[in-house]
Amino acid sequence: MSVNGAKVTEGSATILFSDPDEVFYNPVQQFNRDLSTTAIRAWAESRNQKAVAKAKHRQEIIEAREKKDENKVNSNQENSSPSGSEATAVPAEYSENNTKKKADEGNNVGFSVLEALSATGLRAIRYARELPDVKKILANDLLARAVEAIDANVKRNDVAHIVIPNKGDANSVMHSFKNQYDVIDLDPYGTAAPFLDAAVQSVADNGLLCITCTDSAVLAGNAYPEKCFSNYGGTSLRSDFCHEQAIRHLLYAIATAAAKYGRAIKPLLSLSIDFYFRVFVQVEAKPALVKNLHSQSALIYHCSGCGSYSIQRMGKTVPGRIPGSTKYTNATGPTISANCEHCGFVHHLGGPVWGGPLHDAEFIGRMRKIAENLDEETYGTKRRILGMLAVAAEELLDIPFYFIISQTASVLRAQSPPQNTFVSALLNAGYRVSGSHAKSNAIKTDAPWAYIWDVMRAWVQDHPVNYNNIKPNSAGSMILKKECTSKVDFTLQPGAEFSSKKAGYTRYQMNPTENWGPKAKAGKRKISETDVQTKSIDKVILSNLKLLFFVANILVNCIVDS
Ligand SMILES: C[S@@+](CC[C@H](N)C(=O)[O-])C[C@H]1O[C@@H](n2cnc3c(N)ncnc32)[C@H](O)[C@@H]1O
Ligand SMILES: [Zn+2]
Repeated sequence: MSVNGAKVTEGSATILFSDPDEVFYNPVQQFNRDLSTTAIRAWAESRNQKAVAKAKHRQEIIEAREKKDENKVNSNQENSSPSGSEATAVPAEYSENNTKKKADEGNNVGFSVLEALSATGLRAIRYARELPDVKKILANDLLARAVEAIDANVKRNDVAHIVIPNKGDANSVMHSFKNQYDVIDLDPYGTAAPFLDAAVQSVADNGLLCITCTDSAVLAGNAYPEKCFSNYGGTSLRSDFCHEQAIRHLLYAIATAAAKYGRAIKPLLSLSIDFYFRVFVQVEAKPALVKNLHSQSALIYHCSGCGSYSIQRMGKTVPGRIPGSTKYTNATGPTISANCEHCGFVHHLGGPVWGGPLHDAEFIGRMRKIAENLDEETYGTKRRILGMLAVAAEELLDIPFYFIISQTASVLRAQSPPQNTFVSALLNAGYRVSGSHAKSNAIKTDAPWAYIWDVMRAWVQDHPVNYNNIKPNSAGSMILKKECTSKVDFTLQPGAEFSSKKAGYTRYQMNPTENWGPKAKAGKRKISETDVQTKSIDKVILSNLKLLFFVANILVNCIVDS
């Protein structure tokens, strides 16, 4: 990516705009765009393969029926009089022409995209140039200035046959085209919440939603739990796993919006990146799957003392009386006692959030294969894409949330065990363990908190703590008062070193640039710069006035004295 005044080259697109402050562009989001291109390619590839397989299957059925009819005709002919040459007509739907038409439908792989909040059109142009089989992209923005920029950039990049610039409100556009767009990309300022209801209706069956939210303070902080509840239907918490919780709030909001219309979501890839969240979700018009949302939704109990947590599912599924059927029932609870069993502190309640898987393993595998062949010149963030996908691929998909080893140690005011030592203790006890893309040193495991605290107690036996540093009624003191009741074996396991580490890609990005983060709205930046200038001018005037008063005061005093 290169920025030269108002000219930007990113991926295979070069865009120009007369005033960079008039239309939004954030260079740090190149990763978002590189990643999205790769994700849409993976989704399209999988869709093509399924369509071809379906068409092939259909063709096989048709051919089998034709053969059956042919045999019937032959046996009729054999049994009838020699003059009886009447053949059974092949029904129109099985005619040769029709068979070919149906098979071709399976190969009709082109797809449409709506970039509902397009700004400069850069993303839409990149999609047009970089996605094979994309046939139409509507690049929409509310601002006339943005649409002018999109129009000029589309022509400049020779993609006018694919990208159609459009001025309109994203929600109105999506409501006007229900069940139409194969891919919808939402990349708003801050929250995508106001656009979800329209997006889940506008996307075609088995279509893909690509959604960004940059309102991290709401989704991943504890300062606005009420705002998080209003926007996403769940309460945020202060926790070590807040970044994963943020993704789960967003997925929950998408899933509940879709459920009202008999649509279920399948998260393909859900990431916490830098200062924002980006999810790739397939939407399926399958009311039977929507029933699972009940048990896929979960409340979180988070201990205010030691940070341990527990999940309370909203519903339960059990096998029905008819073999293969499912019964949907009420969950039982609460899953924990009022006070934490480890430290005695109270719990805070978070959620409900999406409690299902964050990613689809097959989809990540497909993306990784595509990413490996990306040209690094065009895809400047290739190594980061590969690194992040490698970590995401390792994540335990059935285990919501994680803890941070150093934070757990700090509750006991203890030295932090090395990651591979801690992970080995969990593996040696037969538990499953993975990291998380959302935070380095995060541990996802199916080990219960009682065992996690026992690992820490065993660690402390060999690495004593200074009890003077532990307050008498603190969570740490309560935990250390209890005996370690499990057998803990710290023998190093080869699997304790996550294999994504060995590949040497960028797994966890440091701040990509100075002053990075979500950019202010287009136009606002200009206003704030003007504000700064105005404030500086005001300061100069004020200090000059003060000087003038000071001099005048001396003169008056001199006159009075004389
Ligand atoms: C963060 S920018 C989009 C950046 C762009 N997707 C990219 O990759 O560079 C958000 C854009 O949404 C537009 N916008 C805000 N509200 C809108 C609405 N209700 N309908 C359509 N566009 C809207 C703004 O004018 C702005 O250009
Ligand atoms: Zn506790």
